[in-house]
Amino acid sequence: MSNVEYISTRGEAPSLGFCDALLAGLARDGGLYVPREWPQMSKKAIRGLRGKSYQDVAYEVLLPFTNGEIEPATFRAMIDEAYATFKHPAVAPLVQTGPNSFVLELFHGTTLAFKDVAMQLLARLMDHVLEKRGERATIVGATSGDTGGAAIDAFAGRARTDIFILFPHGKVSPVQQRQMTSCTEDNVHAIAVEGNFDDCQNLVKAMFNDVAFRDRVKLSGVNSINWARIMAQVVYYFTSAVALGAPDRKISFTVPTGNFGDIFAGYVAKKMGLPIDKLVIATNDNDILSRTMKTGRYEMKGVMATTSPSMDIQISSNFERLLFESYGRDAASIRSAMEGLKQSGSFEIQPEALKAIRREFRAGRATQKEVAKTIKAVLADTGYLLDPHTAVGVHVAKKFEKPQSPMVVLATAHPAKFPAAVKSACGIDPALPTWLADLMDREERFEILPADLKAVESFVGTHARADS
Ligand SMILES: Cc1ncc(COP(=O)(O)O)c(C=O)c1O
Ligand SMILES: N[C@@H](CCOP(=O)(O)O)C(=O)O
Repeated sequence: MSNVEYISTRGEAPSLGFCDALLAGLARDGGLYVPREWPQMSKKAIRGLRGKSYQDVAYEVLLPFTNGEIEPATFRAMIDEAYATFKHPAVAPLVQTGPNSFVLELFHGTTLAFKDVAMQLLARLMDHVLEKRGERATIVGATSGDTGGAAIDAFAGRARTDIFILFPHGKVSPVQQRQMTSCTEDNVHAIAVEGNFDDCQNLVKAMFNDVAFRDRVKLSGVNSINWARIMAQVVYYFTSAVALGAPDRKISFTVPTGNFGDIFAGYVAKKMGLPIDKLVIATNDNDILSRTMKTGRYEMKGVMATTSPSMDIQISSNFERLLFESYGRDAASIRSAMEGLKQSGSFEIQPEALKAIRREFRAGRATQKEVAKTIKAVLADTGYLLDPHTAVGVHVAKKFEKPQSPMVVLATAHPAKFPAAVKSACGIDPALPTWLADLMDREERFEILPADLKAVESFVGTHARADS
């Protein structure tokens, strides 16, 4: 039986077991939970994944993270149920787009973005733990467009949770907005915040850091600050790498990046023993991460609205988890970096830590023009239609491709979520799949609130049923 406890990146919160970390979301010291030790997969064990289904691989890779707290047969049933919601039998199929270039399609879930992969499992895990404990939870989440829809879909109608999703008013695509605002279940609340994604994420973190409020409403989180989100995203690095010859061949991945959750899951896969060559961070014009890789200074600038809105992010939450690893898990350094960020909007990464990051990661940026050009060129060359976020990845990946080693770009969303950007890039108006065909005719229900903690806490506090 595995023994994986969770510790906070800021070192001042109690370590927790899996179920408590799952419900906690953010640690009480403001840090993020990570396993005390990384479970290991030997070459033999990785080879043993060949030919197995996505569900089989998920079970083998993820079970050790549950710290023996979820009965294995129950965990397996949750995995089977979660991935039965996917419309592709492979769950996350690989598509070849060049001699050694691939895209990993992560958008075959119900809301057409990679967030479904983790969210469907997370909802089942939370439900199970709350049911067992006889408790309820109030879930808050911030979204730049995709997390919100996926979370609402996964938690809608669940008896033990109320869910409140904060999205930036007027800054998500119409499809993304309707996915969040057309849900009719009583436990779902979509909130349009007058601000940007970073404001939404700051409000969520501020609610967690308001201990009295947090305890009163029994707050839980579904953003990638929640360890279980990252955990579930580790699986597709294994399935795709094994399909391409791992562990006997090194594979590189390029990941369209915003909050650094998806690419951090790749780093975790590598820590577990998967032979990943390079992890390439691909950003849009909001390029704080690629600038940081160049200069060693993490420095916020204003957020610019782009054709890949889900990546319009400056405060990249999970970068804290990488910093923690790169500083040799020195929580005091993380506290001081995060204090610098709060006070002055920037911090300097120490040379040794920066060297460690540069050993594992590469980074690049795609402008909106480059995104449009990439969508058009890939369609003309291969007949494959990219969404703008995946196109950021494909553009950046080009600089790092090597003829002898496969490069996998994570395809994080379906093009039909962003029809305006896709049409303007290549003239094609991608259709929504049948189960969403009437989406834009569904009625909307949402609240508009200022980017103000008191206003949001008051709305959440009034509508949450944590005590019932
Ligand atoms: C479509 C899409 N691509 C990429 C990203 C970036 O992923 P991450 O925030 O995990 O870096 C997001 C949102 O975060 C997204 O919704
Ligand atoms: N791009 C995300 C932003 C939130 O990211 P998360 O992975 O931390 O939930 C979105 O679409 O909402």
